[in-house]
Amino acid sequence: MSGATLAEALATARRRLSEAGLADGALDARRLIAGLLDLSPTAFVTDGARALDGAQQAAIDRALARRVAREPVHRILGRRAFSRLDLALSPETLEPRPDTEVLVDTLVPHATRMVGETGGCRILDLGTGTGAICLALLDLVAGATGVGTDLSPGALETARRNADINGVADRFEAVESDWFAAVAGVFDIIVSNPPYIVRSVIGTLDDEVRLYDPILALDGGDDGLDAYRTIAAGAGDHLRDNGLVAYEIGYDQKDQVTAIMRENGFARIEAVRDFGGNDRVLLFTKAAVV
Ligand SMILES: C[S@@+](CC[C@H](N)C(=O)[O-])C[C@H]1O[C@@H](n2cnc3c(N)ncnc32)[C@H](O)[C@@H]1O
Repeated sequence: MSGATLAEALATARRRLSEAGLADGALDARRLIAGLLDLSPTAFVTDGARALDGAQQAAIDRALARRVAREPVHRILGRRAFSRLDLALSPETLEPRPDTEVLVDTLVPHATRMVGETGGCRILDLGTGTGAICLALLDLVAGATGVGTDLSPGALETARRNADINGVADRFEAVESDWFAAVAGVFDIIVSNPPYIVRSVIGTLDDEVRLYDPILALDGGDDGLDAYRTIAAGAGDHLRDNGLVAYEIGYDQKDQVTAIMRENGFARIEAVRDFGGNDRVLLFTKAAVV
């Protein structure tokens, strides 16, 4: 492919990915090349005759080989957009999903109201991964501060880096903790997108997920609900009165997670669906004592 133009490189990449059986091969080729060469969305039209140098072609070839092995586009690029953020990914972090933005969007009005009422809003993000949820909230809600915890030191390093990249490091702290074990203090909002996949299902997931998202980010135990049980049991000690617990859940977990929370003294106040119409976000407060 020596001396290929941008348009020729795109055509070759589309063919290679489509021949490898990738359903969105054409789109993936475009996103990979645009990401690797830092191109504007219109560059394939306006700049198609531009000759690529050897290093650029080699980078494209390496990326295509990884995509053929089913590595997701954003993992190959090492970053992805989430909410208004540019997030670095690492092998220890889940790649944040668009549906998780629903959790962020659901919390923004609550966090904004809390800042208006009390001058601040302390957020605890359990299992922060890239920091996606907490950092997006800090970005969207001036005056909020956040603690992101994870069991994975590598994920926490990535979350700290993302706080820096996105200009919210002065309001974010990353803490290594097994759920609440090393968490101190009381928060206005406790949020989590914990691992919630039923263990026996993990082997059936798409290669893109099964081979590249860390198992620690997926495995929810025998019934997918282990993390919700642990978080529900500890949340009362770390939530201020009238504070909120917010979860992302699996599409069929609404009733079970609501029951777990009810057993631990919480009442559901909101249930929100994702872009595909599935139950995805639940909000709870401490139930009134009668
Ligand atoms: C589904 S991922 C969510 C990551 C990120 N919050 C997001 O929404 O993109 C779950 C996260 O929980 C972390 N995790 C798993 N077990 C944990 C534990 N016992 N204590 C704290 N974090 C844990 C994983 O490392 C992973 O980062």
